[in-house]
Amino acid sequence: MKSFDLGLYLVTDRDLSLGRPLEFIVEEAVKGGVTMVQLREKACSSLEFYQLGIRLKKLLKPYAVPLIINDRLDIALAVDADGLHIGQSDLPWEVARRLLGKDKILGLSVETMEQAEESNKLDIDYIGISPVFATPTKTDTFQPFGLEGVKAVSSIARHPNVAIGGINMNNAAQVMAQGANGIAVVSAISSAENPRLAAEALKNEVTG
Ligand SMILES: Cc1ncc(COP(=O)(O)OP(=O)(O)O)c(N)n1
Ligand SMILES: Cc1nc(C(=O)O)sc1CCOP(=O)(O)O
Ligand SMILES: [Mg+2]
Repeated sequence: MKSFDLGLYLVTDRDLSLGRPLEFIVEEAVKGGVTMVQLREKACSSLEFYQLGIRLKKLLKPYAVPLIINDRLDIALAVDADGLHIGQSDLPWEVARRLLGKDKILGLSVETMEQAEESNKLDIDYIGISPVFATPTKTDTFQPFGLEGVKAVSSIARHPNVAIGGINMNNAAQVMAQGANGIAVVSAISSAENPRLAAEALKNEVTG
């Protein structure tokens, strides 16, 4: 059976890692308490994406932390990742589910309350509440949900949810207090001077 913990979800971005290797950021983050890792590299050749995926899969295996691939079903299959994250403009979820199989984790971003309601009918494993706050890390987003929106989505969602966008030490506890099952972050860990300490501090906010 697939089991996963959305509590503290690291989404990678090498451009925001202050020149440090991706493996360093990911391993330090996991040592600090990250429970899921998503390989999200937008400016990457297929070969490089595949090679990064293989390396992260090997790195994460001893920690039993799932590796999720962003956008690219082919890469998720090729590296035998634990799952795939898709958005509303990516491959249809039915196609992803059919090709991934039932044992892999499939995450879907929801950008509106209507999409959150619709997601209850879908054979997916979790939803990303997208975005909670505006963030310079990703600017092609819908209007932010805000804390009230997280509360509203959490109250109707059948699937576990993870909140993403602009989350850091100053607001993580408030996001969790709305009923979110976890937080997903890029810069709060990848751009931290000490990614392990940053993950530990965020984990404390998540677990209370
Ligand atoms: C956990 C999580 N939630 C939301 C997203 C955003 O996905 P998407 O809308 O497909 O946008 P891109 O990340 O592909 O730019 C995510 N990646 N992870
Ligand atoms: C990858 C991603 N997806 C988002 C969404 O709203 O769907 S926001 C985002 C980037 C989040 O970065 P940071 O933690 O640095 O704000
Ligand atoms: Mg996407």
